[in-house]
Amino acid sequence: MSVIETHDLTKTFDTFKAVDGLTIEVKEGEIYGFLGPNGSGKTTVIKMLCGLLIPSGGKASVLGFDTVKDGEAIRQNVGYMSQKFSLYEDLTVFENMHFYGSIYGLIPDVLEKRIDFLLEKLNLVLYKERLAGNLSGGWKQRLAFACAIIHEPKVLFLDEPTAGIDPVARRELWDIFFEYAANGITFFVTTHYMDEAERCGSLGYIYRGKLIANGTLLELRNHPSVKVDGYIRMEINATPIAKALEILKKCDFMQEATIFGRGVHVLCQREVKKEQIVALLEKSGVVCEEIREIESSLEDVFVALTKKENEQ
Ligand SMILES: Nc1ncnc2c1ncn2[C@@H]1O[C@H](COP(=O)(O)OP(=O)(O)OP(=O)(O)O)[C@@H](O)[C@H]1O
Repeated sequence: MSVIETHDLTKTFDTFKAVDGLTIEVKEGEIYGFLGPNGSGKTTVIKMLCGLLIPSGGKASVLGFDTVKDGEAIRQNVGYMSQKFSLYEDLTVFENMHFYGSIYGLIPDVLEKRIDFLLEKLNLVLYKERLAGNLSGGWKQRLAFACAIIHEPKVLFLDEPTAGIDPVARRELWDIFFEYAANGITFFVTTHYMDEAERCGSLGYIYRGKLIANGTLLELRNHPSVKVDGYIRMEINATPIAKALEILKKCDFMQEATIFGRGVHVLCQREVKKEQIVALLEKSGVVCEEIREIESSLEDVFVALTKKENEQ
């Protein structure tokens, strides 16, 4: 069942098109990763889906509710954790949760039970009386998540929920998302972290307001702009790496070259022999340790898609 549907959704600010004809569908219990560079329109889409911003064109529905006509029903049934989620720093963890629960009109009995449940579930019990302002980044995000789900929404919109927190805290938060998704909660998440994006069931990539790719990770890897006919993606481990990059970038048979970890990722003409590459590098004093064919990383996917779009 589709939980989120948009058709030709558009938002214009004066003459600037921030979102341009977006058509997507997100299924129940799915974690949909919505990706794109800064300013590409992600937050604007989320605000329209939460009924907080009126579209300039097209339409959208969440849980069958029209985002314009049924704004109140949407707000009762969705949770939204915005980039600048407003926790009250001078209120305790408990008081923040209590405040957000009250906004949703939860009766005291129900609210107390929900708070106890979430404190336990999100391991926040120890911090119950701590001021939100004194929590570390990871715990603040946990609290923000608790506040976003206090009314038990069926759909969650999370706008960069893990920005600026450490890898362990990020992973823990994602484990919690997976647990909720397994229970049928649908997630619409934006992130700039590629490892997080790879965990999503499906992905959309928006660039300058336009959706330029949509599908599973595998489908994106097989996108014609990424898997280019006649080319293969390779990792070349060589020393010194900066010199290797300089040479490979200038090379006629490479379409792309970029440093990735300890190697250079390249998109190279299929017929080129590994020995040719080794010889080319060695001629300039670069020692080649290993050359192997690789799958495109998600970063490769987005670099390729962005480049293609810019060319057009
Ligand atoms: N209220 C507004 N008035 C005018 N322009 C706006 C308004 N809100 C957003 N924009 C513009 O619309 C574009 C998309 O903004 P949006 O915040 O949706 O991008 P984003 O993809 O969420 O970016 P980021 O990754 O940095 O959060 C930007 O160029 C932004 O400046």
